Amino acid sequence: MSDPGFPLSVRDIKRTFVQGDRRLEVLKGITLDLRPGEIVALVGQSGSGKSTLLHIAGLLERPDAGDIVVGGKSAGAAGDRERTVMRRQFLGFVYQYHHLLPEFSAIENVMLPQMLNGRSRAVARRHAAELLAMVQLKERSDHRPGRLSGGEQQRVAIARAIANAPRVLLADEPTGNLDSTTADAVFRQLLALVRETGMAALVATHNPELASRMDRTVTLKDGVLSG
Ligand SMILES: Nc1ncnc2c1ncn2[C@@H]1O[C@H](COP(=O)(O)OP(=O)(O)OP(=O)(O)O)[C@@H](O)[C@H]1O
Repeated sequence: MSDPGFPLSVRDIKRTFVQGDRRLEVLKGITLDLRPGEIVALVGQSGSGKSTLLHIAGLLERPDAGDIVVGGKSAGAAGDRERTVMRRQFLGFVYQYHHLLPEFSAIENVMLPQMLNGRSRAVARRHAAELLAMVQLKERSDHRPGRLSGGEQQRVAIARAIANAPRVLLADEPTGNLDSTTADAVFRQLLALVRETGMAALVATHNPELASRMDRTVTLKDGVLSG
């Protein structure tokens, strides 16, 4: 089942939410392979289950059935601690809201995940500086998130997400919180960085124009993925 050739394999994932006597079958058996370097748009109406799928693919939640294979490793059989290690080693996340740590500077926010992965402070700082330069934030490295614009904060979040060179980037409406001009600039940088580093990416978006700039689009509707 697990093909190490795919950076991410989503295998027949099912997820139902139960609230009182209501059962909501959000994912009814989702299968998706990301090829190396491939950028896939995940589209679907509000409430169709895009975030649920990204959380499960990102090993933040467990599905009711099915498996996620990341870098050739099955997450279904793994314990929580092992899943955390897989997440740190193989996956990067960008959310609609940046979730940067407010008491830390931009560069510290990009250093932290690297240090959690065992890099020394000096190595992490050097790499963080390179990444911030790539997203044109060299001059803002020592600012805390509160002193950065929305677009700048999101570019720091992107630098942080790729700091450990993940095989797969998972992004949930990464520019959904930005005005259209800023969103366009941030999205262009996100695509350029992903292409430059050769990682695969799954990007949820409501925006058809952004989706059209990715390699292919998959659509989530009524619990089923097509496209
Ligand atoms: N923990 C939960 N408990 C119960 N229902 C949930 C839970 N999480 C999500 N849902 C429901 O599952 C459905 C899918 O939600 P999800 O957030 O995955 O959709 P989405 O496609 O990401 O939506 P949006 O585009 O608006 O962000 C929604 O109807 C939501 O209310």
